Amino acid sequence: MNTLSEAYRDHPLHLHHIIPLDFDSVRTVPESHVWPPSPAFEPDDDQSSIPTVDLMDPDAVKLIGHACETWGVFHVINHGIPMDILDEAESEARRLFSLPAGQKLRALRSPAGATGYGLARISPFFNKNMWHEGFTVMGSPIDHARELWPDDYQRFCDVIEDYQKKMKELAETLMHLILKSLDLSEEEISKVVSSGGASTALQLNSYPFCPDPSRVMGLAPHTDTSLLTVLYQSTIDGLQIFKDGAGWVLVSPTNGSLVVNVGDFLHILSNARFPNVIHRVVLKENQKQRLSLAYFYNPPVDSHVSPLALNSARIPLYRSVSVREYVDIKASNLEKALSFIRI
Ligand SMILES: C=C1C[C@]23C[C@@]1(O)CC[C@H]2[C@@]12CCC[C@@](C)(C(=O)O1)[C@H]2[C@@H]3C(=O)O
Ligand SMILES: O=C(O)CCC(=O)C(=O)O
Ligand SMILES: [Fe+2]
Repeated sequence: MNTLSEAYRDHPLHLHHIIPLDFDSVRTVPESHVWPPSPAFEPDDDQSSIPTVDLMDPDAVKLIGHACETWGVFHVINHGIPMDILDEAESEARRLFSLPAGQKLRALRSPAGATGYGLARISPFFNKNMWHEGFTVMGSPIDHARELWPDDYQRFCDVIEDYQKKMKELAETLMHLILKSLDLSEEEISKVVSSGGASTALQLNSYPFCPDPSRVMGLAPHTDTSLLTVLYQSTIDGLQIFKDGAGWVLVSPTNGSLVVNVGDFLHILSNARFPNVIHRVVLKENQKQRLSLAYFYNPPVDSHVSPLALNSARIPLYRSVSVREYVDIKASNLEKALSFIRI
């Protein structure tokens, strides 16, 4: 049992916050999925300045530090993950979400569970449903894969486990560079990036074809709880980040690149130097189903996170918090969670 999933046990959800719509059965958008119009739905599509970090660049530490500080999100290229690993994982995700609704429900996340098929965890905080279905993996996906494909689960498990292994290596490399950019010592870095202890999760996301995309929300605005998230968004647009002064900025997929964003834990650890970027997913007219794979890299669940990179005045902005406690606070308070640990 992945201990991160235990951290969610005390926050059981109602089934109506877990069970997705049977998207194949609807020809119009039900009222439960219509979001109020908002001027912010007209995004500023200028993504020209979202940084790209080349991991082979000798200046990668400086570039990555600057990207985290100015945007909290960047594209990463030369990341070392072969294209066929990304393609295969996407095609297994497609195979899963293409199953009939009744079959997907066999792997439904349980009310107190963290893994399996279902709506995004943030659903109870919004009074409208999102145009989204997800599948969460923590460690081995074998139990849920067996529920989905009793006689044919091995391929899914092999591909997803290989993907997680590669993502973990990449996340460790990225964390190392990021913490170096904060001038942390190797000793401090190794406490945060201890390969044995990290708690991780992989979220497969599907945004099905929608008959009226301007009235729905793919994934509502949120920050990730993680230290960092590595996202593969294949070829279809939809991800937007909120940038002060610029509004919603589209983060378009570029061939084979991955998107990395700063989560709450890295925001705390950097003493608010790196913004935990707010992001959402919107849908466009005549768009096919969109898939994405988000890999969340977190500190060990029983470890504590506190500001390590203090400014010259050495004033920490947040108190130390255990990963378990923060997950707990966030499960009840979502975007207000950080204010509970602010000094
Ligand atoms: C480890 C996790 C992060 C996550 C909650 C989860 O247990 C697994 C799903 C993740 C996800 C994906 C969609 C957006 C998000 C906010 C959500 O509702 O579920 C994130 C969660 C998070 O970052 O807190
Ligand atoms: O689908 C996307 O592009 C973003 C997904 C996301 O934000 C998440 O899984 O946390
Ligand atoms: Fe996210």
